[in-house]
Amino acid sequence: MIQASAVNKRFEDLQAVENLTLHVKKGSIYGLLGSNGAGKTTLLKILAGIYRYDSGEVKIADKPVFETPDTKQHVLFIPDQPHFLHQTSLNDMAGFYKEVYARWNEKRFQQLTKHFRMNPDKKLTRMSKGMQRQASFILTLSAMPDVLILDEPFDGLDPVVRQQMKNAILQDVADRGLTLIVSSHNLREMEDFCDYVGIMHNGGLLFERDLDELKTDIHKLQIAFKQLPEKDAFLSGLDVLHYEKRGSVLLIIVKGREEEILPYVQSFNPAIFDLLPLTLEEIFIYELGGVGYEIRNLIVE
Ligand SMILES: Nc1ncnc2c1ncn2[C@@H]1O[C@H](COP(=O)(O)OP(=O)(O)OP(=O)(O)O)[C@@H](O)[C@H]1O
Repeated sequence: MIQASAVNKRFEDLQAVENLTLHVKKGSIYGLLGSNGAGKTTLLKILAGIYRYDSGEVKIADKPVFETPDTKQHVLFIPDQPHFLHQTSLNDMAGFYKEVYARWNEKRFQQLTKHFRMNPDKKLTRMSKGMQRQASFILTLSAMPDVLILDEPFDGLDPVVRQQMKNAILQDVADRGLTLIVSSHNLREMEDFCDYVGIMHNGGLLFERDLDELKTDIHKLQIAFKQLPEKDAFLSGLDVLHYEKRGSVLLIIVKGREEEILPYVQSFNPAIFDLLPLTLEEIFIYELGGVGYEIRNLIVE
């Protein structure tokens, strides 16, 4: 659905996005993580057709995003700080959106306004930041986009509203195959919400993975033996990312399928054996080695 290939974008002497390639499948939720200044907002604005890029190619539904004005009807972007026309209410803005977006869905607008308990006649500039964010979200979802690009959408929202927003998005993903790309600093939040995550660092994409695959492919083993087997012989049958001995317990991070790892370890007759899931944070650290440690502090709240 979204295909960016070897994209570059420079601001004077700063390379904000460097040779970046990314693919987002239709109907999926892609979380873009990275530290301050990594280039997330710049990339999102390129994908939304707001910034012209210097080189490379960006296509949405096989059409170049910048040169095709029609894609603006279907690809909507919510910035981290939404802005509205001067002195307008939610209802005024809805009137404006209705004129601009051919697929405007009045019923959805009414439903969402009620669901989020928004006063549609109140001036938007008199609303709190969180309420302005909700207003922008209601307007955007009611325009029925095919692709929604959100820049740190959940920052500063209370937990109830956060969840309501996520539910509304998930409903559109399930019902009509909405494709979502969302930036965040919060790895834990993205872990539960996204299908894919990509980590940006210095303008490039450091790491991009399917979360389900990632979680089924990497495991933490806690094992204790009455009689410790010879270390090399035991580990030779496993794809080990990390090995540690804590007292009599072995802590081993391995790659591979559970159905292959289980019988292998059982064949050494362990006294205690647990196969545990890893958090996304742990996976990054073990998979990315030094870089994982470097980015951990930056992206986990
Ligand atoms: N309009 C601009 N003109 C010049 N430099 C810019 C502009 N926009 C962004 N930059 C620079 O490009 C780099 C990437 O910025 P960007 O806003 O894309 O990062 P980010 O990952 O979204 O950061 P944050 O998490 O802090 O929002 C930064 O060094 C920033 O200073």
